[in-house]
Amino acid sequence: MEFPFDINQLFSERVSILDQTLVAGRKSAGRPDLQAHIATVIDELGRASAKAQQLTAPITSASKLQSQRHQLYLLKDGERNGGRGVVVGFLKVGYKKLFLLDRQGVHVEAEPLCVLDFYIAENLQRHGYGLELFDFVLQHKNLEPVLMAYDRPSPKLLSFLAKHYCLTQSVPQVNNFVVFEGFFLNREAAQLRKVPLKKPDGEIKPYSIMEREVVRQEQRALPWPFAPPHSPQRSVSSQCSHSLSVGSSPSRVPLRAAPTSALGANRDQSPQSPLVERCRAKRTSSLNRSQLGFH
Ligand SMILES: CC(=O)SCCNC(=O)CCNC(=O)[C@H](O)C(C)(C)COP(=O)(O)OP(=O)(O)OC[C@H]1O[C@@H](n2cnc3c(N)ncnc32)[C@H](O)[C@@H]1OP(=O)(O)O
Repeated sequence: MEFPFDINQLFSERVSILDQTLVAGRKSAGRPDLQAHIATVIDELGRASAKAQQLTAPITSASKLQSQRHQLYLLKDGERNGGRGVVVGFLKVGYKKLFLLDRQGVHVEAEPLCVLDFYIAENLQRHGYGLELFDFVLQHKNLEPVLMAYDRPSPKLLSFLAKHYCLTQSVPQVNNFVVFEGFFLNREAAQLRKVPLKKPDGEIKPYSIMEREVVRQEQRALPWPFAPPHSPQRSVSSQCSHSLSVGSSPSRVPLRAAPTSALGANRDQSPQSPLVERCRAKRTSSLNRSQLGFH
């Protein structure tokens, strides 16, 4: 993704970590001109990601990032575009309080790190950049992918997780978040708490409000004439009102269940299992292959 300004001047590192401050390193601190460019980049990435996921509105933008406690990891390739650099993609994460169901269908309260938005520029997909970025985040957060929750993962993300991390067996939920087998094994890392039994059922939210749901609610809240009769907002909210009861977002193509057993994952699979090691070996060779084939 190219911009009419020098990406290398904005982002000195290959991966920059952006938060509420919209500052990327020392260069942009106290420089409103550079921060305006950073906002442009984030807005553009958010729009492209929404388009790729068939969302009706971006869930990532500079203003949203400023108002939420999320972190956006931005990957650049500094060599391209005549040395001015290109933005390759981003991964946005944040902690969310969720009510999840474990394998036994017991409500569990958790506050895991969630993958909220993930995008690699169209022409650069399937070249290993997504893996590079995801691995960077895992290392930075010192976390295994099985301990994260995924906010309505797209089919491409499900395929990505299956291929690189052997995450194939999801535990059914009634909200839009997907967690995989193994998530409930490490209570501390996933910040799990059993919801107290004495709590009346009514107090347990059937699903957790998440980004994609909020976008939809904002859209539905718009009175006429702000949401004209044939606007995407209107058609989406009417098309998908039936899905409210399960908390699924209308904004994206229907969620497919995570593929099961494709890689033979089993209930006892842990992040350190031989299966994951096989995945890692496989993914290393795949990365090398894609790096070799990409210039
Ligand atoms: C919670 C959320 O954020 S859901 C939203 C996820 N984002 C999107 O769907 C936006 C569009 N997709 C993308 O931006 C990218 O494809 C990403 C971020 C999902 C993956 O990044 P990439 O750089 O393409 O991944 P990387 O090259 O490291 O790995 C490739 C693997 O990802 C998966 N993948 C990537 N593109 C596709 C695709 N078009 N179709 C199916 N699977 C795909 C496959 O498993 C692929 O392996 P394969 O080529 O052997 O089939």
